[in-house]
Amino acid sequence: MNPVKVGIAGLGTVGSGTVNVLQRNAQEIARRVGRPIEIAHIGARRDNPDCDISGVRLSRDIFAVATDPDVDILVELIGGTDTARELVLTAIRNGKHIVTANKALIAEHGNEIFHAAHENGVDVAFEAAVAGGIPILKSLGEGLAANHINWVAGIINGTGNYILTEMEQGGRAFVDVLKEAQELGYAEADPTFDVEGVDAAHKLTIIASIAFGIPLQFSKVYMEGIGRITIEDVKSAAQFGYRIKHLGIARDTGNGIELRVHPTLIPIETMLSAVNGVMNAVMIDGDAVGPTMYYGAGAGAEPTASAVVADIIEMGRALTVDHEERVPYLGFHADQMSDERILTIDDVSCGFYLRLHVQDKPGVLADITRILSDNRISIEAMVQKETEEGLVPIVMMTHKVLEGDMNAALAKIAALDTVDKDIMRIRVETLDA
Ligand SMILES: NC(=O)c1ccc[n+]([C@@H]2O[C@H](COP(=O)([O-])OP(=O)(O)OC[C@H]3O[C@@H](n4cnc5c(N)ncnc54)[C@H](O)[C@@H]3O)[C@@H](O)[C@H]2O)c1
Ligand SMILES: N[C@@H](CCO)C(=O)O
Ligand code: NA
Repeated sequence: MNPVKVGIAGLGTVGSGTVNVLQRNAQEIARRVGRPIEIAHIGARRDNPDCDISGVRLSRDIFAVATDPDVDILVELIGGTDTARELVLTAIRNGKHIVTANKALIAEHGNEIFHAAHENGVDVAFEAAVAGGIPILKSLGEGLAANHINWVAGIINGTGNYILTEMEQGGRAFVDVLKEAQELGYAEADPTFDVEGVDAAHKLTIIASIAFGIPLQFSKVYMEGIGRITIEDVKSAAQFGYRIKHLGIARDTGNGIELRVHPTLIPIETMLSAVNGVMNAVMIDGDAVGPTMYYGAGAGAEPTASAVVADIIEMGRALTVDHEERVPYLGFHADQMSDERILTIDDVSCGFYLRLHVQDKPGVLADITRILSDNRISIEAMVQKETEEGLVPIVMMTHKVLEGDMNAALAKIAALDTVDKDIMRIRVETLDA
């Protein structure tokens, strides 16, 4: 049978991993698809010593791949949003199916890309974009398709989790760990995307659409990164029985959908809290199945290629049937999207971990607890630490409180002249089903 012909744009970490997996497992892949997958054309600025592309047509201009009549599937692995968007839209207009690992592209331009794909009768797949090698989008859109999804919570940025793990276990400096993650090919081209939560927000946007059948709405994700977390917070959280993880959370409250990424205290005994280093894990709670969890490598050349190649295989299989009748781009049919409200962070209820520095004077704690209770906030636990430079660090955990109430209380507490204005607060999730 004729081979399925693939064009690859971008030969960096994921591009070279994709070439290697396609070549190494060519025979098994052909048995799974029913015909061989052939790399027909590669677009790359420069060669990559991590893979052997001898015998493959090579262009320095990636658009030559997108318009090559010999290519059935364009695999976009250049990253970024501007050129990648142009490239993918060009390929779609030229009748190519698309496989991409680019979460920024899908989260920010997915609605436009799916529309173009629909108009041109081609398919778009992006399993590698979320949690790398973990087949999380297929699990949500296919494996759990019977369920009403209640919530999804995950560690979906490997670089950020690696940094937090090293802070906790090794006490290593932030910059050293980030540099190592970059050298290993885990970090984004712009590593502030990893550190500031942008990468996790891109992934959560995609997860939420597939979980709830809502359009991609990246701009509505509440976003906080790990930049302000200190070793002191990591230690204080442990004293209370919690670990700090950077989570992406999408929850159907029945009154709107929460979309948020931020550092979160989670109980040490939960499985997510044991997910260390560059590993990713996602919990999904469905009404029929209950809580489920998916764990694996969320970044790296071959783990990511595992998902890229799985999408190529699925497309290779689907090329013989009408692909749009199979699994819709976002799991739900395009004309069945719901316009459910996305909640702002002020409408979210969470427990809070608070760390503040106060003057060692009578009445200071009483002022703070009065402000908290005036704002309907009750304290679950509190520890007073040893005085540092004349100020006493106080660490407390609160019961669940509306974010808006917490903001109001913290504004009043920060205005007290006995309290240092720099108050640390981290949300708490118990991850109960
Ligand atoms: N690295 C990972 O672990 C990982 C995991 C999941 C998803 N991703 C996503 O995969 C994509 C690729 O990431 P990567 O880590 O392989 O990046 P990378 O920087 O290693 O590779 C990108 C390659 O594309 C090339 N490129 C960029 N623009 C080009 C252009 N106009 N013409 C020709 N070549 C061009 C670059 O030279 C580079 O070799 C990104 O969207 C990233 O978010 C990466
Ligand atoms: N920079 C991303 C790559 C995988 O998407 C991470 O660290 O998780
Ligand atoms: Na994935």
